[in-house]
Amino acid sequence: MRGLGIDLGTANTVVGTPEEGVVLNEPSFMLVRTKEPHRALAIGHDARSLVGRTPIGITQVRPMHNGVIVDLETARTFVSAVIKRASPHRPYGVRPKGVIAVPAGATPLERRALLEVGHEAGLRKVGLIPEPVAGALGCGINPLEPRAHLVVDIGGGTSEVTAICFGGILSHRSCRLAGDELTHALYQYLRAEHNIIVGELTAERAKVGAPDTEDGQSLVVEGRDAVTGRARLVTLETEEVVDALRPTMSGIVQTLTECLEDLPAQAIGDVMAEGVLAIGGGSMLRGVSEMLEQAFGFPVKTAERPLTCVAEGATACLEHPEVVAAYSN
Ligand SMILES: Nc1ncnc2c1ncn2[C@@H]1O[C@H](COP(=O)(O)OP(=O)(O)OP(=O)(O)O)[C@@H](O)[C@H]1O
Repeated sequence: MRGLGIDLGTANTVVGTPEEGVVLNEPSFMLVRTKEPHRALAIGHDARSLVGRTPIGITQVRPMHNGVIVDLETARTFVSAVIKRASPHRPYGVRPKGVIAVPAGATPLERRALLEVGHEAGLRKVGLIPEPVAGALGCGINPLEPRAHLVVDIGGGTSEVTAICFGGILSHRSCRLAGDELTHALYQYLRAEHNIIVGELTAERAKVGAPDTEDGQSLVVEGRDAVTGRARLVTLETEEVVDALRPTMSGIVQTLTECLEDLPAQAIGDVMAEGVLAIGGGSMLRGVSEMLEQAFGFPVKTAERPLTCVAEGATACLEHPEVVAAYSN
């Protein structure tokens, strides 16, 4: 095995190998015993399915917050389990190399924490690559060419916009409003407008389900009546979900457009010709690309695989160390 390309996201962790492509795509959740916090009982889908119904004595943890590590021990336990699952058959126990994607706005301390965790979790040699650069590479863009590219990433915990060119970052903005906040907005809408309290997974399912549901069709969500406490079903029109998410989405877009102030005038022609690349799960919401187009004044192209292109790009970096070297400063 030549190594692992890793996207450790707030919401999802995706791992790829040059030989097999994406080999792991799971929610960034872990279950541990409260008394034994550094041994993973379950990770990914298994751990996430227990959101809102975790038994006593078991704790559910999210190892990443806003795209970065906050607790080294928890992150190490999670990343070790991820590496073990992604590369179960290592010849002679050889430790794989790794390239890990990191938010473009991560501080030197946050980058160091990620490098340390990568090493301690079992990677032989660790390189870091900014997420928008990896996302662009995963979408077939050469981040070393002397042309500017603008990448918008709407993830689970953070939204970022980054202009890249010739191995360097031209401008960058980020905010801590993204998919999780959109899910929360829908939860609050359901409580305020329909008097129903739903679980986090239900609210997220309704949010993610809306883009796949045609206009005029409806979604059914189950929850608890806020007044009587009894179980209740509510039928939601797709447009209603989109409208409920619009104020939060506008806030995200507003912050991201501030990046344009720092974009050199010379780069505008490149972005106009190529369009803005939209990646991350939030870019799949209905109406987002139109909103971005209106705010940015550039055409917007959503990635073909918005949820996995960062890991695909990080994996490609294993074969293109010159990209990691160029963007390491
Ligand atoms: N089809 C979809 N429509 C809308 N939102 C979606 C869809 N699929 C996933 N999402 C949302 O996208 C978010 C996760 O996106 P992604 O995996 O890109 O984030 P991440 O990389 O884990 O987070 P971050 O970049 O903040 O660290 C979640 O909030 C999820 O609800």
